[in-house]
Amino acid sequence: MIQAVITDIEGTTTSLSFVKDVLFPYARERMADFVRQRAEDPIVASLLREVQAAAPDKTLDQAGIIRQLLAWMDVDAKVTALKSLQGLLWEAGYRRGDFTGHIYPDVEPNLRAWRKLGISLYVFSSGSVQAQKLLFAHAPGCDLTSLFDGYFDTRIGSKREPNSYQRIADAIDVPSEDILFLSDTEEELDAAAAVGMNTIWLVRNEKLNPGASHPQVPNFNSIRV
Ligand SMILES: CSCCC(=O)C(=O)COP(=O)(O)O
Ligand SMILES: [Mg+2]
Repeated sequence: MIQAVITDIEGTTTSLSFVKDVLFPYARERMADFVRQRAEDPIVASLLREVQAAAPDKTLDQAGIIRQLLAWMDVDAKVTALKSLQGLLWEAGYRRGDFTGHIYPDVEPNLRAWRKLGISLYVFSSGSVQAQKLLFAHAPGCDLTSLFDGYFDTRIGSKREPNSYQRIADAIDVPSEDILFLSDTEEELDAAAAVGMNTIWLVRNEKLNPGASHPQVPNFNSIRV
């Protein structure tokens, strides 16, 4: 019996285009000035040290850190410190009303229905926990953050690593066999399935993937828990 649903964001609850064409360019355009202006802020300073530690060259100065961040953004690298810095930039964007969050219309009613069945809901995204909460707080129409029991980002591990899913199962104290993981990315679904989680592949507007080992659905309305 499913006791918990864990959902990915980009491509699953939220359109790829909102993330790639709105959020990512917004952060990229502002990252260099943000690092220059906020480098002394203790939270930012700590994240910049994380960037140095994660970069191939551990001796980067500020200009080098900015170049590294831009290079990671150009290849959509899921580096934890980058994702946290992006979250700080998006916080300002949501606050100023530069954009609002995108959530597919089939998501909210199904999340509410699953909660009514007693199922706990969690998010696991490469976006930082702050970025996840901001997105659901700025969902069209209403704040959806209260629907979720918890949020996980890559501080628990990569989304393509089975160990990350085992750590989440341990953290929420639910056997992995009783967890359903939703994602649009086969490698993430494979990693979750490797520790025994149930999986569903959200294909949204894409074609079905022949031969895939995960059930595929176009949206949350087709999911039976
Ligand atoms: C929290 S919204 C931003 C999503 C993001 O930064 C990202 O890299 C997408 O990752 P996901 O794991 O949700 O596919
Ligand atoms: Mg995704």
